[in-house]
Amino acid sequence: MSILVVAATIEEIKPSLSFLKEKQIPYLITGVGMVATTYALATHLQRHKVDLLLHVGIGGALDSSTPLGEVYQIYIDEIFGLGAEDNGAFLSIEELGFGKRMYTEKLPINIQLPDIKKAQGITVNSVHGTKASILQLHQQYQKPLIESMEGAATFFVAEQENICCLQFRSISNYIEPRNRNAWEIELAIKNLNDFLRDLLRFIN
Ligand SMILES: O=C(O)c1cccc(C(=O)CC[C@H]2O[C@@H](n3cnc4c(=O)[nH]cnc43)[C@H](O)[C@@H]2O)c1
Repeated sequence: MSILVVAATIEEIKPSLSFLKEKQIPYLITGVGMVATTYALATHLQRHKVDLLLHVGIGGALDSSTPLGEVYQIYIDEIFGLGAEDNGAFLSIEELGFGKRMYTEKLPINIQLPDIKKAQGITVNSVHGTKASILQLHQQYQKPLIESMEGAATFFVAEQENICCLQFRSISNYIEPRNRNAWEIELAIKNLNDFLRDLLRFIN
């Protein structure tokens, strides 16, 4: 099975680069955000056959009781805010009849995955950072909820191309009014990469 490891930034998979090279597992750095991710994946998949996209990255958790650094499997991800504002209400892209916001993982058959915690994802263009917008998230979503800037785009491309896709995120921060000093990026990246290498040893 040909696997492609996908991350937004090289920093997020740096601890695994020598392992990936040694095992000859290809990786793709897409850049941050849904547009960059979609373009990078689409052009890569035109030139290379891939059976499984393994998307890894850090993300923000809505639930502040979730320990920073914990790794989650994102099983469903939403293109957050895709729709139209309508005089104080929100009309989703589904209600407008132009498509859908929700995309899911596609599990490879015949592979037993490690039993880790699962979470729903939202994918944003703009990281939530005001009390009002975060309160809305608490009112609208079940927890655990993890925010990223790429996840739904990778699920979208995988669905378009009909290939398997898994997404794993470790929690670098809480979704809260911007407080960069509280982010645990180093811990999140270490745990993410320990998990990634174990997973690849297991399935490759
Ligand atoms: O400094 C900032 O405010 C900042 C905002 C967003 C992302 C970053 C990054 O370091 C980019 C890497 C990657 O991080 C993901 N990420 C991490 N936490 C969150 C979040 O709370 N909400 C959305 N995305 C998040 C994202 O997928 C980026 O690709 C720095």
